[in-house]
Amino acid sequence: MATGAFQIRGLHVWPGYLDRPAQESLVADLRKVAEAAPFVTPVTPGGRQMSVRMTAAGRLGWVTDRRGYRYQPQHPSGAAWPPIPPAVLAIWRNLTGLSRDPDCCLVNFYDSGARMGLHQDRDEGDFSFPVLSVSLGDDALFRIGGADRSEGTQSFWLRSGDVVLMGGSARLAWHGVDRIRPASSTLLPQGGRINLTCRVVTAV
Ligand SMILES: O=C(O)CCC(=O)C(=O)O
Ligand SMILES: [Fe+2]
Repeated sequence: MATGAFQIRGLHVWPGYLDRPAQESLVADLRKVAEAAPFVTPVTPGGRQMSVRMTAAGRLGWVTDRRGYRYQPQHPSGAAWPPIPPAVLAIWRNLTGLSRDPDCCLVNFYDSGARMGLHQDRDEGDFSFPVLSVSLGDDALFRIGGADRSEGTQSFWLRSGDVVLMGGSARLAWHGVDRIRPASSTLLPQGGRINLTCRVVTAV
């Protein structure tokens, strides 16, 4: 494990895995992703607007609307998703050791009031692959529980450049983001937080 890496509830956390230049370079990559596939405000199947804005890169992107949660090969505009930036694939390969690349890099943008309720990531077809998460910009209070919703939860702060791997027993752990600490980072000129999650969606 790299210096400073720790585990919490089966989650592997690498604080400050990306230095500032690497974070800036990733933000530039993500601006290009967002030009090709603009952020949308997702709507849950129940008709509620999410506070997070989303886009994606890769073969498949995760979307939600009145028709349900799903992965699909196109942005809601009908255009194909842009490719996953090579720098993101490099993090995935280094930390997972897998030769299989992710199908989806979901990009979440949190403004100062955004949050994400407790959920499991379970729209993928194969839970033997981990989910890798990268934090950029403002700090986020991340909450993690167990695979069973009744288990207690714990929270800790994720900062810009931190990388988390949810695999093994933590792959189906309940998790969410309670809140953002506004203006805690200078990475994004307009403030806010970007979170990337890389997922293998299909078994083959
Ligand atoms: O923003 C985060 O740190 C977590 C995002 C998340 O859980 C998700 O996109 O499924
Ligand atoms: Fe999640």
